[in-house]
Amino acid sequence: MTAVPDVPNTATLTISCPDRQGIVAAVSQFLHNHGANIIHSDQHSTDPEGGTFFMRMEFHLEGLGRARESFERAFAQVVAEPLHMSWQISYAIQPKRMAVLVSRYDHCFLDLLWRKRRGELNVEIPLVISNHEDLRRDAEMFGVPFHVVPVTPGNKAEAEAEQIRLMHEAGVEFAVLARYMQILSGEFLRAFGRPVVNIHHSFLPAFVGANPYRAAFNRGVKLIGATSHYVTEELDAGPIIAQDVVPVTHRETPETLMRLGRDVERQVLARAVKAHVEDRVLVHGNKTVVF
Ligand SMILES: Nc1nc2c(c(=O)[nH]1)N[C@@H](CN(C=O)c1ccc(C(=O)N[C@@H](CCC(=O)O)C(=O)O)cc1)CN2
Repeated sequence: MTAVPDVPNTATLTISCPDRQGIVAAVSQFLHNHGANIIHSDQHSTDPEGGTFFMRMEFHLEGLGRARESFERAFAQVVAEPLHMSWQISYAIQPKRMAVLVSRYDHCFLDLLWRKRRGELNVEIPLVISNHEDLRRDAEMFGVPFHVVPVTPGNKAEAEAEQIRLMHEAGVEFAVLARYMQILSGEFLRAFGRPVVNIHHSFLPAFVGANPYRAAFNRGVKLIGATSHYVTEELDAGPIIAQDVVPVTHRETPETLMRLGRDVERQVLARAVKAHVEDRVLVHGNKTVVF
């Protein structure tokens, strides 16, 4: 019988709180007092004169795996509560459970599956949910269960309830919309209650909506781009995680723009998902701090 793998002795602590003097000292002292070794630290203040302070610390602590609850309880009492912190600790070896929602486009979807297989993304993918059958064989090639939940204007509430049931049943910790072409309702986002990461095929805030490449072509742009953001009820308006652009010329058509866009969409989504999975993204209002 294989030994139960020890819960890791490395962890990532992320914090946001009202900025004041002594936060780094208080956290570092607490970790030192508990025998931890800080192996990476990043911090940012939105305004030293009373803004919000963000910090991300990776640390190693022998035996942490068996002492998680007491360690977190002590941190809450000694540091977090006195400093009015919002905080979380993630444990390295626990891959985050990620659902992928797709429609008919395969490029971002296959890219995520390939990066997971290559070990570039520390995730488990317990299921893929689609509103079309098109990508079933692709999912099955990677051994990922594929669920089709058809969505129509008349069944959106029932379809979303089924999507949430499937994801909650699979213990999903966050979802990725890999060119999923349905607008998620506010009820869905509230009921799912976990982060949703989207890839929008334009350099937001330009060209929101379903057909940005046609709009870009009509505008005669010289750059196209992609934006990965957290999904909010307002379409394509959530906190931006990653973006990039590609130069284009007058010789492009909407179809060649889409072809050029596929590469930048894949790269931007992978960058955003990796940052989310590694707890490097902290949300502040409708913006992000990405360490
Ligand atoms: N609540 C949100 N839902 C979604 C977001 C978001 O930001 N907030 N992003 C979209 C992705 N997207 C652009 O990137 C997008 C997808 C679909 C549409 C749209 O108009 N869809 C129609 C149906 C289209 C179809 O059936 O093919 C609709 O839902 O009525 C606009 C933008 C994903 N969801």
